[in-house]
Order: sequence, then C-alpha cells, then structure tokens
Amino acid sequence: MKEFQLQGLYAITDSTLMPDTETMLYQVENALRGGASIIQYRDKSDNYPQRLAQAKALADLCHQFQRPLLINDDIELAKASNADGVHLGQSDGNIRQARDYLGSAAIIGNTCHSSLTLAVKACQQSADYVAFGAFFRSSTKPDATPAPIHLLSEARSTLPVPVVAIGGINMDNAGQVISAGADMIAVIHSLFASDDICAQAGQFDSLFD
Ligand SMILES: Cc1ncc(COP(=O)(O)OP(=O)(O)O)c(N)n1
Ligand SMILES: Cc1ncsc1CCOP(=O)(O)O
Ligand SMILES: [Mg+2]
Repeated sequence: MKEFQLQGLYAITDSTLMPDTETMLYQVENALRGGASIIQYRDKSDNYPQRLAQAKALADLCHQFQRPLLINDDIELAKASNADGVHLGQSDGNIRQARDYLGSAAIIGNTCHSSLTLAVKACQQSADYVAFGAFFRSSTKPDATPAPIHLLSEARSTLPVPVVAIGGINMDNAGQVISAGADMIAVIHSLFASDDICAQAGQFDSLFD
C-alpha cells in the first residue's frame, strides 16, 4: 500500500524561477500551503552538492506537510535525499531498475508523451503513474511533444494507474484536462511565476473538489 494519494496539483520546481535555495523553499512551501499534492525537484544542473542539499531540504519540507517529493531523472539522488520516488522520462533509465533500487514503497512516474503503448509498457514495468503532454504550449519546455486531449480519456479508461497531464497548464485550460480524465495536473510556470503562489495552488486544488 502506497503512503500518498496520487491526485491533484503536482508542482514542479524550476531553477530559473527559483534561482537560490531560499527562494525555492519559500515558493514550494507556499505551493504546499495552497494545497499541492506532490512536489517534483527538477534541476538540470551538474552541481551535485547543491542538488543533494536542495533535494534533502525539499524532502524535509514536503514531509512536514505529509506530501511526497519526487526527483526528476535521478534515482541515486532520490535515494540519497530521502525523497519518495523518481520521475523518469523515456531516456532517463529503466523503470524496473529504478524499482529494484528504490524499493516497492517508492513512487515511480514515467513520461509517455502522447503514446498509450508507452504507458501500457510503463505499467507492466511497475510505474505508479504515467504522464502525458504537452497538452498546451509550454514556455518552460517549448519543444515538448504535443499530445491531444482525447488521449486522457482513453488513458483513464484503459490504464490501471493515475494519469498526469503536463505542458502549459493554467487556470484557463486546467478544467479541460481534468474533465478529460487527468488525475493530476503537473504545473511549473503558471504556478511558480504567480504573484501569489499559495492562492494559485489553492485555485488549482479547488478544481479537484
Ligand atoms: C510529471 C512529469 N511529467 C513529465 C515530465 C517530463 O519528463 P522528461 O520527458 O524526462 O523531461 P524532463 O522533465 O526531464 O526535461 C516531468 N518531468 N514530470
Ligand atoms: C517538463 C515538461 N515536460 C513536458 S512539458 C514540461 C514543462 C511543463 O512546464 P509548464 O507548466 O511551465 O508548461
Ligand atoms: Mg527527464
């Protein structure tokens, strides 16, 4: 039995919007106060000491709110920082190896772009959720593979795990992906570039009531 519920607002950190550790922790705390269900630490730098320190600090913060921290791309960092799991893209490593390394309680997510075939494979390999997108134009990742919204209803009705929608999600379009079947909405820019991150997280969270 997994410890955390995989539903609601999935907030992902951004090293441009959060240029230092203090800012990152302040912004993530506001997202958690507003109701974010899951946090992902996404940092593409090669500064391992900083990545480890930030991931550990985020894990402590998330656990104060009884929320899980997932690490993007990096299973070793997930284990070293006491995070609750990892998010792997198609080129970020093998799901079964991640499961062996992190254990049965870990949350493992997988990017499936716009492919149900990849999602079925991810489930067979023990993924706890699958992510599709980008559903809308993303300023954070402009080159992300586009995905059609109808994919979400097919995914929801055929897959045994929760479904995440990502890519350019904001308050004007979040309702569309949730109505179509998304169990979680993964958001960077429209959450963390907001003037009031706590209130913005609360608005996203209220869509799941
Ligand atoms: C929840 C969630 N969904 C998708 C992604 C994208 O993962 P990936 O394709 O590996 O791309 P990067 O984020 O590593 O650039 C994600 N991180 N989180
Ligand atoms: C990591 C990622 N993968 C597909 S789109 C995306 C970025 C999502 O960020 P935003 O919510 O700012 O579009
Ligand atoms: Mg990745």
